[in-house]
Amino acid sequence: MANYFNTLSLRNQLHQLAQAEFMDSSEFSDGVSALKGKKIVVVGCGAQGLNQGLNLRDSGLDVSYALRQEAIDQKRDSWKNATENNFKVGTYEELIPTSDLVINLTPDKQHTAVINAVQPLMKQGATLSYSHGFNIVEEGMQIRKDLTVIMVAPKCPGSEVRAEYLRGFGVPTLIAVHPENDPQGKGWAEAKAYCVGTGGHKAGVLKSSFVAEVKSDLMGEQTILCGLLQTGSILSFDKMVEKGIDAGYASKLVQYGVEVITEALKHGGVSGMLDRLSNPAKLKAFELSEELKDIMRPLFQKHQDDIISGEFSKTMMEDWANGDANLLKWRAETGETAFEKTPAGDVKIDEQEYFDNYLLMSAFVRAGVELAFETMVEAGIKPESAYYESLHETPLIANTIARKKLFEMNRVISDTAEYGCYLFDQACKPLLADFMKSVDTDLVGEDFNEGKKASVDNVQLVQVNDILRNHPVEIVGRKLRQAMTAMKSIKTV
Ligand SMILES: NC(=O)C1=CN([C@@H]2O[C@H](COP(=O)(O)OP(=O)(O)OC[C@H]3O[C@@H](n4cnc5c(N)ncnc54)[C@H](OP(=O)(O)O)[C@@H]3O)[C@@H](O)[C@H]2O)C=CC1
Ligand SMILES: CC(=O)[C@](C)(O)C(=O)O
Ligand SMILES: [Mg+2]
Ligand SMILES: [Mg+2]
Repeated sequence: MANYFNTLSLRNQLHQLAQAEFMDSSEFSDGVSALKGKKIVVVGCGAQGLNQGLNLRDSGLDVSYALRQEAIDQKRDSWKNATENNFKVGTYEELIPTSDLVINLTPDKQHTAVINAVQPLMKQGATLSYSHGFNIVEEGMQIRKDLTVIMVAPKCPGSEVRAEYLRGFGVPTLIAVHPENDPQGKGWAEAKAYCVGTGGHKAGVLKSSFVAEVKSDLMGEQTILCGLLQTGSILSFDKMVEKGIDAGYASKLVQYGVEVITEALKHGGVSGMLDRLSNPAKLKAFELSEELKDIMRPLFQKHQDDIISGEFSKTMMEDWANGDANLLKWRAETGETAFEKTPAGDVKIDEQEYFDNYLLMSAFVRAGVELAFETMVEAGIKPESAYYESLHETPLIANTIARKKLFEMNRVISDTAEYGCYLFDQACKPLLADFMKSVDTDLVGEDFNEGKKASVDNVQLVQVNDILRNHPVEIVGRKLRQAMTAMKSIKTV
């Protein structure tokens, strides 16, 4: 199999990368009707599988789970997830032949084997769906020509697909129809109905392509979403301990701080997040994030370049072939960091204190969101898509860190995202070594405002506010958030 993207002409590559049309809510007026009464079979019952299935069933659709025989025989977690939630569970042979829509929610590294097993059992004219296009785009999987191939890709972890749905909202979603597989022209109607079923239409849906989804999804997860949140958390914790801040306090500040800080980002963008700081602190966060952007820009560009060229997927697939040796090694190393091993202390930290005592994280987040956005847009990804992938999803990942630190984030995200997260983290830490030498406890661990004469240059403040508010991620963000009227606040501390 050849990398599909690399077989396309440059013109077609650019065309497919640029697919991301915001869909008006009127596009979803038919609700789930295109799938009503159809047999939906989800293959795999993990992070996305279970949570999407719960939403689809609550939306009135007929969902059951096809698991591999061993998982049923050994009553593995996937079997427990499905049966404890009263779903019908069966083998591929039992469920696939009568299914109208087969949703493949197994890990990306298993897709080729799973498709090879499932495809011969699928009935003529049925539909196959993915939530990430890696298998189609990077591995070049060819699907039988009578089958329709669609994608419904929620821009967040599976646990948050469920949590946002239960809050009455949803998560922004990219939908796509593979141009090589739409023989009956029903792909878009089914993708839209599926997306209504998961609640995605309440947050914003982009009519996209497999190519655009893959090349942006990989970038977001490797850099700002998972990679930089991991690097920033570890460096912040280590710095506080080095400077004598109580380890329990440091652990709590880092574990929950990222959630509190990025909750402001979700509602008000980068400027809304920095507005939570005093004016002197905001100017400091601006200055630090400018510096961080200069230091990290080449690394963000390298990740995007390697994703576009196929170099990233090639090296990750080598690790798959090698029994996930690197993934497992890096996972174990992350588990051994002092931050992971130090429980959050039993200390009260007020909501505002998270901003004032953790200025460094606001600087990391601004730098990472803007860099990821800028780099994706330079590579031909549409701003709407880059916004969901960098800014909107960051708080949804932060929610997982608040639950159980980096372990929980890396458990919930896909193996593909986890691999890319470690890759970035390893390269980023040494890059930031000099920068971190200059960081003291006023930036992380103690209140930045304390003991400082609060003098602000008015002209500079106006300029900084202008720069922040006129960044393209803010411009597109203000527009997209207007369509998020149902967005809920979450209780953070
Ligand atoms: N994690 C996330 O939040 C996100 C994931 N995605 C995408 O969703 C898809 C699913 O990822 P994710 O939910 O993380 O996956 P998980 O690792 O959480 O779930 C895997 C499921 O697949 C089953 N499985 C594993 N190997 C096989 C196999 N060889 N044959 C059949 N079933 C298998 C597992 O069950 P068992 O081993 O018991 O058989 C388990 O139920 C991926 O394409 C991913 O990129 C997209 C957005 C976010
Ligand atoms: C959670 C999500 O959207 C990711 C990061 O793309 C993934 O888990 O692959
Ligand atoms: Mg994603
Ligand atoms: Mg992903």
